[in-house]
Amino acid sequence: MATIIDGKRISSEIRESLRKEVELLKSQGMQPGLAVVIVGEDPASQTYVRNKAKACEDIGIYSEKYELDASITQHQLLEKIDELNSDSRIHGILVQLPLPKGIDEQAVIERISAEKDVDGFHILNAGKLLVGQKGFVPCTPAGVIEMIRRTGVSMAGKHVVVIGRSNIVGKPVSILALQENATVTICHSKTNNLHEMVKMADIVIAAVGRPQMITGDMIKDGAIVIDVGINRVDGKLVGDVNYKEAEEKASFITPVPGGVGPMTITMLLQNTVEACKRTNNI
Ligand SMILES: Nc1nc2c(c(=O)[nH]1)N[C@@H](CN(C=O)c1ccc(C(=O)N[C@@H](CCC(=O)O)C(=O)O)cc1)CN2
Ligand SMILES: [Mg+2]
Repeated sequence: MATIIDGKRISSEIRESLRKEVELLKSQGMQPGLAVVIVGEDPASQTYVRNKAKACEDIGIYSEKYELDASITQHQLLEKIDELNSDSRIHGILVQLPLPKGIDEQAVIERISAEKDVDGFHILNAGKLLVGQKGFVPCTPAGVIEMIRRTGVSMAGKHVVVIGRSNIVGKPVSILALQENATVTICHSKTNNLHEMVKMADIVIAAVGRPQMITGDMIKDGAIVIDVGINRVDGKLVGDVNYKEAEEKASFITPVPGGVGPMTITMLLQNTVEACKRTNNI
């Protein structure tokens, strides 16, 4: 039976220490500030944005939320970003994804000043991650690595198999695992023998967006299983991993909900505090 890696508990520990850091910054006249921009009315996105604003409030980060109508033009959205780029109260800007059809997501992300890109999606931050320079690391991948670190198991020399190759999760988490000296295999929809690939993994990171596609028979005994998937099936949240089956095999496993999800928001808070510190040369 696996040990659960509790994203909520780890998150509250990190948030507690961020709260103290924010208090100290505020006492020196520096309050970290985050602007959250959402376009349209996707209910899941609305929940995430609400949770981000609440998490900021809980630890003392100043936040502004912009809820823009789905009919907004790309030009208008870019103007909003320009405004936030030059607002000195705002250290971090995030545009909730996905954006409505007709808006070029990459163009919007590139408009955010790289120093305020607390999502770590800007091409400059992606490049810095690739070459090992200090930038902003995307929140979900950063959360995944922190969760693995807290198992106490070193990633060095381990075989990490990532399922999924998105710019938001699969690619950056693979680079981060490589930086931890893991041997990394990236699998995707065109991978032959996915079953065999996953079976070789010491650490499985599932970020594919298909409910419960990683079954227990694919998991090597004692593997660490990180489930990044958040799928709604019949009104219930399920991950990309069949939890019931996988927990029989794994040494450590993340649940859904309550695993990687809360860590995403915690890493956003951490990046926002970091953005404020960098602006102030701390
Ligand atoms: N600009 C961004 N857009 C998106 C990101 C992102 O990091 N930046 N990631 C995802 C959505 N996301 C954050 O935005 C996110 C997803 C899930 C959770 C979370 O806490 N999930 C809970 C369940 C919540 C629920 O009931 O729905 C959990 O797993 O326990 C937080 C953030 C795509 N867009
Ligand atoms: Mg961004």
